[in-house]
Amino acid sequence: MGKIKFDYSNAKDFIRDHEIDMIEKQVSDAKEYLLSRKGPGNDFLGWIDLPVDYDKEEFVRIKKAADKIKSDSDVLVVIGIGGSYLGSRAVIEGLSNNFNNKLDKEVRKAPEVYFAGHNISGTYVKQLIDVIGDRDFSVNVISKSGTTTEPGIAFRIFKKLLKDKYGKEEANKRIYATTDKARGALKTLATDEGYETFVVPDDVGGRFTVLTAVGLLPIAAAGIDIDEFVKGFQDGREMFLNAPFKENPAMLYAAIRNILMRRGKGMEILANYEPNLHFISEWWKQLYGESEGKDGKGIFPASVDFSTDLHSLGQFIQDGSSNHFETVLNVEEPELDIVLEAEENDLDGLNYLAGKSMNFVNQNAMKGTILAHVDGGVPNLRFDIPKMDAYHLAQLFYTFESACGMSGYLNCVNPFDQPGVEAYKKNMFALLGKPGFEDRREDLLKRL
Ligand SMILES: O=P(O)(O)OC[C@H]1O[C@H](O)[C@H](O)[C@@H](O)[C@@H]1O
Repeated sequence: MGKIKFDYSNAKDFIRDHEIDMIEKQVSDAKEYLLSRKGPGNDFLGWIDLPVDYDKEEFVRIKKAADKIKSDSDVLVVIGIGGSYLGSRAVIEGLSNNFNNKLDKEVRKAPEVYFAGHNISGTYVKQLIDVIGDRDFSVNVISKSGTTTEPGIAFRIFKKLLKDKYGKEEANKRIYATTDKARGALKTLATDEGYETFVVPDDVGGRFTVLTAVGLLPIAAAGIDIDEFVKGFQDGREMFLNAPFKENPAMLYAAIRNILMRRGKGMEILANYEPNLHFISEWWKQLYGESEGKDGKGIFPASVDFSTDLHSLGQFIQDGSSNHFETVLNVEEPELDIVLEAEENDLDGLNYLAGKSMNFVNQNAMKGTILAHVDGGVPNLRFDIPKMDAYHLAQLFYTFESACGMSGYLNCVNPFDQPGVEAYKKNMFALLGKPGFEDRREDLLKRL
């Protein structure tokens, strides 16, 4: 099995050697802060050892629950938002057929998986209810705090749907709750109703939970091998802990992106060339956005899907204001391929590609784009991922998580809190008339 690699050769022209030499010590210190648990946010470092220190008994229960869902449900509705949503969606969409929910159940060997509770759209929920129709379904409701509004609203609706369809007793057997082990409204409800529950560990923040039941239950229910996923996390951790700086993808990535930021590159654009990586970028955006964007500092994490967005944002990346760098996710061996054929009259002029495969064309689109962007003043970083499978994806996830922890410390912020997220929530509660927010409501109404 291969290892993911980090390549910054296309950023070298933008960086001096002594910058790398000098930041090496800072990155090593940041790593030491994480491992010695002496930095800010040190009560949220459970993710570091999670790959070897996970709850083995719960892991078995997750597999059993996934098997039950596979056997008794045509559809699984996964309810959650932020860190209670993006990891599982990234893995499921990253490793499944692009048209997964359209396949025959026999081919997919797993239920259709839909996500809810990550928006407040009545249209979305109504349409999802229609898609489920009269088919059998189960719900995995996920919330670390157990009090988040979006999943709370969605859960009310799907819980009622289950109850109306199956009656209370059977409905309760089709609800799987993943939440805090002791606190929160969801935990209380789960205990009262007897739902099967899974735990979000106290010391793992939402955006670092993909290897807990938060990610693992939906991922396993979607038919993905979670043993391989754990193995990839373990090997990602080994690399982070033991590889020397120059061969350590997490340390190098943290180093280079911070050198670039200090040079005024305040935005990082994560680019992929495979459509089913889209949600990996969404997961990465929460990880870096919530971890680093605070105290008036941070790199803004943006993402693009290429070659699609080369025909929209490509112009700006190449030629617009130059405050960004690009990080490419390069899948070395995509799962499938298709060879192009010659046509008798070559009206579209594409016969020169006959005998070449789409992956070959895509690879060259990537190589050409990287060089064009470098020429346009955009430093390019690249992660080479040998294959898109649970093992390699997990390595990438751990690398991003550990780099994120170090990167936050390099920039002297606490990477493990997210105080800024509360502001919109307070305003929303006030405007909705939630008890306790009366004064704020009055102030806001005057401004509307
Ligand atoms: O799992 P929950 O407690 O429902 O939280 C879901 C998400 O909501 C928040 O507002 C936080 O900013 C995120 O970090 C979190 O992942």
